[in-house]
Amino acid sequence: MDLVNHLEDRLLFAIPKKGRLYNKCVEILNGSDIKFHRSQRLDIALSTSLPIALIFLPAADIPMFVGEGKCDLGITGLDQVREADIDVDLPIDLQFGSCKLQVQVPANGPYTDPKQLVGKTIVSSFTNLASKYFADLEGVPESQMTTKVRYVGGSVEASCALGVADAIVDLVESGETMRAAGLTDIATVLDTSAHLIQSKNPKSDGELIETIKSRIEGVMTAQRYVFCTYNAPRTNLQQLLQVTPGRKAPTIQDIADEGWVAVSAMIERNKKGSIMDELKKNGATDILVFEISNCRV
Ligand SMILES: Nc1ncnc2c1ncn2[C@@H]1O[C@H](COP(=O)(O)OP(=O)(O)OP(=O)(O)O)[C@@H](O)[C@H]1O
Ligand SMILES: O=P(O)(O)OC[C@H]1O[C@H](OP(=O)(O)OP(=O)(O)O)[C@H](O)[C@@H]1O
Repeated sequence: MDLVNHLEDRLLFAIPKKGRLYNKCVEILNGSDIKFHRSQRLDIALSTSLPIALIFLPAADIPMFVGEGKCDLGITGLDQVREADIDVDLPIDLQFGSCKLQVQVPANGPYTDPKQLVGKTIVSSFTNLASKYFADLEGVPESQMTTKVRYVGGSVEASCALGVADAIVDLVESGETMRAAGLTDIATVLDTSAHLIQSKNPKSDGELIETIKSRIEGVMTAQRYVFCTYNAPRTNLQQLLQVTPGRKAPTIQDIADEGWVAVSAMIERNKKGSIMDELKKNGATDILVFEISNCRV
């Protein structure tokens, strides 16, 4: 009870309690300097660095808690927000937990187009999204659709082989699970990834919410970019600057050699190999790339 008494005056931030999104969420909280200690079996942790209480909840329940304003902020998959059909703001796409909600059918079966499934039985953990999808396909309200949508809580991919479904609607990331179950996709219902979600009527101080968002954006930028420096001969400077234009503009500094300058700029992490190749080709020397541990841009 003591812990609960400390929740007043704190921003409640809902985090998936386990599962695929958990580790990345903890990485983002650490990167944002939202320090906390989560005791075993406890689903509430008070931050020691900001007036925040982290509430660890099932990913599927987070849209409801944020939508009803019980928590001001949360992290969960867009799929969970759409399935819950709850009106929340989606201020940051966190770009992890990316996968697709797809219509999957037996690879050696008769179905190649979702329209062929009208009137058949679909099994899914996402019954609301699946029902909406098939009602749209039939062009009728859900109450009048002939396609049957049944719920199972997990191992959805087994439903066709077990004879309970003609097709399934389930999340696909690498595609390995569906391949192993002899299934293939014929349509995508939704592309999803983890999002920061925000209540439409937050109770907390707007400044604290903005601080958290800005810190999370800083972590995302730090993950996306690395910091590159090199020495550039003045003769080739213009070509080199085109290779490293920076986020806003590159920094150029004189060095103790008149024919050269030092250049530094943020570059995209996933392009760093080709950027370094290009710099070298254009005469740059002493090319160094550093991790950015955090930033505000
Ligand atoms: N391959 C994947 N399969 C399922 N969900 C994924 C996948 N990749 C990313 N996700 C995202 O992770 C969210 C939560 O999935 P997960 O299955 O881990 O949650 P959970 O059901 O609460 O955990 P658990 O299955 O351990 O009980 C999904 O709603 C989706 O947004
Ligand atoms: O495309 P893949 O990378 O193979 O991932 C997709 C699988 O992962 C999820 O299941 P999960 O492992 O969460 O177990 P579940 O069946 O109990 O939901 C999802 O429901 C698929 O079965």
